[in-house]
Amino acid sequence: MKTALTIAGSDSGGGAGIQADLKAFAANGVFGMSVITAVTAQNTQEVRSVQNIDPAIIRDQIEAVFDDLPVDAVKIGMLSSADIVRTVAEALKKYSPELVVLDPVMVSKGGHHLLEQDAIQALKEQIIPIASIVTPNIPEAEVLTGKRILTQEDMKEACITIKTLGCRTVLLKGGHFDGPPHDLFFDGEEFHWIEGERIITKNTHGTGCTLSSAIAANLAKGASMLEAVKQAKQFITIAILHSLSLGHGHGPTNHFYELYQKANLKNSRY
Ligand SMILES: Nc1ncnc2c1ncn2[C@@H]1O[C@H](COP(=O)(O)OP(=O)(O)OP(=O)(O)O)[C@@H](O)[C@H]1O
Ligand SMILES: Cc1ncc(CO)c(N)n1
Repeated sequence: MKTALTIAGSDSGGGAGIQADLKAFAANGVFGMSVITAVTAQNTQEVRSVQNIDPAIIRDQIEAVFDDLPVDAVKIGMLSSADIVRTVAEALKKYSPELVVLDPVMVSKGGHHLLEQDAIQALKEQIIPIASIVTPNIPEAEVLTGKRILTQEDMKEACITIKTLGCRTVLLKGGHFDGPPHDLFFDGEEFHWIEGERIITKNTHGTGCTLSSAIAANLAKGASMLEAVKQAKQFITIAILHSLSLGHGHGPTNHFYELYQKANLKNSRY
């Protein structure tokens, strides 16, 4: 069985972060492992508090996994502080994983900062260069490039700028634009629009985490980068289409709809 490791924050509400990542790994048929960088007290409405994990414990988690288990792909999510960014970068350099998906998580849907301001430079200098793909949403890409992104032409320029930071490829997610959520993939030479249709729902908590983890799972299973992205886009679209109205805010996406369909299970409460 192929494997994937997520290095990310815990979301007590289960819709984003480590919890979403492990569910997306399972739903996409890979064995999931986790390194927890921070614990958030979070639900579908808000992030109430954040406790960063001691960098020494983060390093130990990474080493414990790599020293023993095979890691076919790595997904990186919430890194929280500059110290954690540096620790993760150093630990990963020791093992040089080939397939690294970086979701440069910065702000939660409710507006809570999940990456401290002084960690952004460290992320650009130390983590982006080891990423096989970086998957920013529009606001994150604006922070990384220092430029507003208002048009599809701006999206192309942002991809080019982010690529110069040293990652292999870029997927700029268009979900934050009005209109259809088309994402833009750039491999350094060609652009590919990964088209979507907007699903009208407020249950979009953890969409970015789920998409990036599905990409990592597909890469672990041997897909090319473009194929991994296209398949993950299909997965997140179905997961949003059948999202769950749990909680009073942005409910979670449904990672298991496809599996239940495939297994043809009757009486599923999904
Ligand atoms: N309402 C929607 N209907 C269809 N696809 C959507 C919708 N919202 C987002 N998407 C798609 O979901 C994926 C995740 O994109 P999004 O821009 O929402 O990520 P994000 O902001 O990083 O998510 P989060 O921070 O909540 O985890 C993208 O492929 C995007 O196009
Ligand atoms: C722990 C965590 N990671 C990422 C996100 C972004 O959706 C979130 N809300 N919480």
